[in-house]
This record gives sequence, C-alpha cells and structure tokens, in this order.
Amino acid sequence: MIASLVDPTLFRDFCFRGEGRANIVISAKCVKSGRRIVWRIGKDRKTGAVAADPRNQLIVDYIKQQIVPLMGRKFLLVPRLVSFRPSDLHYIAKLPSLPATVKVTDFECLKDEKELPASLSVFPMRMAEALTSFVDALEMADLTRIEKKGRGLHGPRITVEIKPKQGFAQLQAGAPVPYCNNCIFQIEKCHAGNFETMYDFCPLDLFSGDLRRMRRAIRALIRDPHRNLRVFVEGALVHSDEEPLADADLESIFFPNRHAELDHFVDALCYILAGATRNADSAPFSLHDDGVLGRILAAQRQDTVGILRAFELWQSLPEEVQTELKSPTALYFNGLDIESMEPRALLLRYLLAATVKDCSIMLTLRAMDTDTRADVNQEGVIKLPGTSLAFAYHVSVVDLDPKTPKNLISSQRRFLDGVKIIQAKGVSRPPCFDPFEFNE
Ligand SMILES: O=P(O)(O)O[C@@H]1[C@@H](OP(=O)(O)O)[C@H](OP(=O)(O)O)[C@H](O)[C@H](OP(=O)(O)O)[C@H]1OP(=O)(O)O
Ligand SMILES: Nc1ncnc2c1ncn2[C@@H]1O[C@H](COP(=O)(O)OP(=O)(O)OP(=O)(O)O)[C@@H](O)[C@H]1O
Repeated sequence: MIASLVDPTLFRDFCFRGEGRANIVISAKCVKSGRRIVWRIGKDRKTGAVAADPRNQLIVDYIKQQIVPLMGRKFLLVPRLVSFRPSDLHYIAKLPSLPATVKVTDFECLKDEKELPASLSVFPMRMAEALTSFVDALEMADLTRIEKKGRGLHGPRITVEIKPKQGFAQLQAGAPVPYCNNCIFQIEKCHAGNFETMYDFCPLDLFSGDLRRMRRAIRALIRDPHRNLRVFVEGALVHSDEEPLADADLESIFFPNRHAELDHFVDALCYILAGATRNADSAPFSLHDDGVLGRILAAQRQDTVGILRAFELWQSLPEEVQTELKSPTALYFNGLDIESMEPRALLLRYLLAATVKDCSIMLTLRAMDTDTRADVNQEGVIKLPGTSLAFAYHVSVVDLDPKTPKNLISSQRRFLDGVKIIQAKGVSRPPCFDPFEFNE
C-alpha cells in the first residue's frame, strides 16, 4: 500500500481533537469537500513527542484482514494510510499545545512563528530535519463532526465515546474472585493511584441487554468517567474524567431549549448501543446480535481461555514459536483458525479478542423532530418509546490496534496484582457475577 502524501494547504480550520498514550489526533477540514477528517499520528509513549509509527501500515492491513471478517463492515471505520513531510508535521504538531477549542484557520497561520512559536510543537524542527523519509499517519472521518442529512434535525451534535471493555465474565483458575476483567483492572489502577476512586461502572451491566442495568452502567460512567467515557459537543470535549460536568450542566448543553432531559439521552444511548432501535415502541428491549455491542461481544468471545490461561499457553510455546509470534507480520497475517485447540491458535484468538476488548465506540447523536416533516422511521434514527423524542445517530468502532504477546505479559501481571489486592483487602463493591451460577 502506498501512503498518499498530505498537502496541508488543502485543509483549513485545524484543531487538536484528543490523544491517548500512543497517538495524537488532529482534526482538519478539507477545503474542497468541506468534510472534516482526523489524522492519527503516533507519538513516543515516554516523551509524548511525535514519533514515526512503523505500525500504521500494519494497523490498516490488520483491520482489513482480521477485524473486518470478524465484525463485518457495519460499524468499522477503516483508516487510510497517509504520509507527511516531516517539516509540515512540525507545524501541525503545534496543535496539541493549544486548547482543543482553538481552530487555526489555515496552514500558513500554523507556520506563523510570531503567533505560534516553534516551541509549541511536540515535533521539534531539529527532529523533523533529521528524518530522511516521510512520516506516516492514519486518516479517517472526524467522528465528532459526522453530518446526518435530513429534515427536522435540531440542537447540537453530541458525540459520546465509550470504551466498553470486556463484556462477558470469565471465571479463571488462579483468580477466584467474583469480579469481571475490567473491574479487576480498575481496582488495580485505583490502588496504583491512576484514579482517586473506584467507579460503579461494570461492563457486564453495559452488555447485559437489560435496560435497567444498561442505564445504570451509563449513569455510572457519566458520574465518574475514568478512561471509559468522553463527551464532545460540536467537536469540543465537554465531559471527561479530567473535567467532568454536573448533570444539570450537561443537560442544558445537550438540550438548550429544554425539550428533553439527561435520562432521555441515557435511554437513547442504551437503545442505540443495544441495536434495539427498530420498533422500539413495541419490541421488548434486548441486546441485538447486529447492534454495536452485540458485534463487539461476539468478537470478544473469540477468546475462550482468558488472560491467565493465555499467559500459560504463551509460556508453554517453544522459543522459536514465541519469536515468530512476537514478529508483527507473523502475528497479524496468520489466518484465524476458529476450530483448533492448539496453544498457538488459542493464543492468536486471545490476542485478536484482546484488541476488541480495548476498542472504543464513537456515537454521534442529534435531536430530531417527530412531527410529520421528519422521517423518524428511517435507519439511523431512534424514536424513544413513550416520548415524542427522536435522535438521528451514527455509530463507529475505533481504536482497533493489534495486541501482541507484550500486551499479554503486561496485562497478566496487572491482572494478578488486581486479584491479590481484592484477596488481601477485600472491596466494598458488589460482585460482578455470582460464581455459583457461572455458566459461561
Ligand atoms: O488491560 P486494560 O483493561 O487495563 O486496558 C488497557 C487500557 O486501559 P483502560 O481500559 O483505558 O483503563 C489502556 O488505555 P489508556 O491508555 O489507559 O486509556 C490501553 O488501551 C492499554 O493498551 P495498550 O497497552 O496501550 O495497547 C490497555 O491494555 P491491554 O488492552 O493491552 O491489556
Ligand atoms: N475518528 C475520530 N474522530 C474523532 N475523534 C477521534 C477519532 N479517533 C480518535 N479520536 C479521539 O482521539 C482520542 C485519541 O485517539 P486514540 O484512542 O486512537 O489514541 P491512542 O493513543 O491509541 O489511545 P490509547 O491510550 O487507548 O491507546 C480518542 O480518545 C478520541 O477522543
């Protein structure tokens, strides 16, 4: 695959959209098409500086060859490989130092050293000049600015980013505690000081298909988002773990003319995530296989062994097989054997599922009139049962990066630490599941 070279002068209104531990995400509007896209640019995990990520090509191939066959295309956003001149990237890399609400009109403004000094850049010019090749990145639609066309749309575009984590319980030998994977990891993270308090969110509630439990899960995330929830309004981050808003403030931002309440919004999320949007008025609420959570859950279930057994399998492999599996190409392009119970095949399925256990959902909603002018019965619209409210929506799954044995080794250690903390100190949290009724 040849990465097409980005000409940044063909874009305008640049802004910083977000970052994780491995990437910074920059948004820009294509002058010609008017569409907003993002560039996901790799960074050095230790310094935070832009770093050429040799995995970008692999990520695209991995999504096409492994994830698409597993999850289908319905919710997948396959990124495009692009490349930048290192000097162009130096200017673009000033954006993470600016507030996310600041839009820089055009590329010339980004280059203006008086307004935006070079010291702002997380990719110093000396680093750029030392590079002899272009730096690649991933380009995809800006999911906070997805435009649904249609009549009767009103109010702001609200984007909810949810990291749902593992949606099913796995009782593992060596971890005799009644908590799900995510809750064990989060307990460990709270203990290590990553978060001040443990949250009430449990993925088993979110994936339960029980409306009451799903509402509880989303309410828990709104109260205490950790790294599992971010909310954007018209592309601007308004609610996150770093800067959470009170319910009343969220409600007035979402519904400036007060035509709906936060509870309605939570319900809309539940119906969309469960894929229960068709005939929502009459059909009983449940998790649908072809909804976004249903697809994610099915893909996660490729893992039939769990972290601790996967780690044992890894250790049992001969050194030459371990070496082979550490090499990205061998790992990503071995076909998936869903029948085999061989350690190598079980491990590959574990790693594939691990990607889907760490993905994010980006869901954009906009209020819609329910009068006769608007077609609320079309695909991509939820009409909330028992109300006169409707929302047009768009859902995508992002952050589907391949996991390697290195991830397994790190998560096995953190998982066992979490189990030990629970065993030694106990936790006041109710169990995620009843181990005596365990039938997974
Ligand atoms: O193992 P977990 O559940 O703590 O997940 C890690 C994530 O933590 P979170 O769920 O956001 O609290 C973690 O997310 P954050 O950077 O903390 O937002 C990473 O996604 C990590 O993956 P990688 O090591 O960067 O490839 C994730 O690690 P692995 O998926 O590689 O285990
Ligand atoms: N297509 C997109 N449209 C809009 N915003 C996006 C898009 N992709 C990513 N983002 C934003 O950028 C943030 C960082 O992106 P991403 O999760 O890919 O970074 P990361 O470094 O891989 O994260 P992690 O720490 O989980 O590995 C996301 O949390 C999201 O808010």
